[in-house]
Amino acid sequence: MPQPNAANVKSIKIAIVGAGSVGVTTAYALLLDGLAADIVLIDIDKNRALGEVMDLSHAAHFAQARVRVGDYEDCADAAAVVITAGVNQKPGQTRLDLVKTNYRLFRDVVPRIAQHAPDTILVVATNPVDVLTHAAYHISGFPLERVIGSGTAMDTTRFRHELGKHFGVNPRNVHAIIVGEHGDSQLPVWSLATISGMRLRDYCKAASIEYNESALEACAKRTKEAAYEIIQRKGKTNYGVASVLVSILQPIVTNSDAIMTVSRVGTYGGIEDVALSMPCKLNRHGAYQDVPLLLSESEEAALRRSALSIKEVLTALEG
Ligand SMILES: NC(=O)C1=CN([C@@H]2O[C@H](COP(=O)(O)OP(=O)(O)OC[C@H]3O[C@@H](n4cnc5c(N)ncnc54)[C@H](O)[C@@H]3O)[C@@H](O)[C@H]2O)C=CC1
Ligand SMILES: CC(=O)C(=O)O
Repeated sequence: MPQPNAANVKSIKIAIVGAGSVGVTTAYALLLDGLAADIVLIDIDKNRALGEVMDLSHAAHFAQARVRVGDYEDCADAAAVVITAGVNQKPGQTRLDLVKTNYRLFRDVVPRIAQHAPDTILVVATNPVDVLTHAAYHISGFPLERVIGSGTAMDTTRFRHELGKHFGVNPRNVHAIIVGEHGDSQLPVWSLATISGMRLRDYCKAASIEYNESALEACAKRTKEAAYEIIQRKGKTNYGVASVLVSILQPIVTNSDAIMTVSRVGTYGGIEDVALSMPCKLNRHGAYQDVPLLLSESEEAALRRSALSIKEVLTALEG
């Protein structure tokens, strides 16, 4: 994959709307990654944003980037605008519990971004991310490839981490994905999971280790419940998602056709006009192409259930 370098990032601007925990951790990860030359933080609480920028500027001293507080006009010419503004879950809340508040916020924020940056790519992190990716698509009027939800890129990362621990291999060498909702109806695609090019059962046979179905199910359960557990313990999640957001921005900035499980609007499991995550190719045009998956029958049914559960929330919201 092409790596960012001084030549191709020197004109790259990334704006982040929402200078809270996820927004500033993303800004910090961007700084360390060297992916952008100009990072703009926009927040309704300008004082908080300014404090964060002052602190980040001292980190920027060691990187080749400028970090500043901005307003919506500063989104102009941004390669991408990341939306991290909104309320987060309190212990015990689901992502879907946030929908009304954050949908109202999107109706305010998205038109302002679209007005000043009509050619940008929106990268949505605010929860419930699939519902809000759908909202951002319809509110902005952007083509669907330019409205991307971080979706199950986060869950896929957690899943690979869990499977890597289980099998004792580097998570980068585990090819396994979570698709569907970034939420409770997500599904692991066991039928296509591989290590070293081998399906998991074959890998276990070749490596003379037990294929332990219940231990693998526990990996998927920990993946699904990770955010709940972290929020219960520390009140929020921020580092994982910030790294995932940077990994979504990377192929956009470097135009490198990476395949990631991100959320975008489409027809899934026969359910039209819904956003959820499937593998998608990303480059400077955004999430521009679905990568078809040959799911098993039970996975197809689970994907349809996931699409239906998101659709129900959309219908209630619009009704
Ligand atoms: N997609 C994912 O994987 C993840 C998503 N999230 C979501 O990200 C969102 C943000 O979470 P945190 O950063 O922890 O929350 P936070 O409370 O730390 O930050 C939210 C920020 O949004 C700002 N804000 C509120 N209304 C605004 C408006 N109208 N315009 C501009 N800024 C506004 C607030 O002033 C605050 O600085 C939540 O919805 C959370 O659920 C969090 C972690 C992972
Ligand atoms: C909060 C959230 O969506 C996550 O960490 O997955």
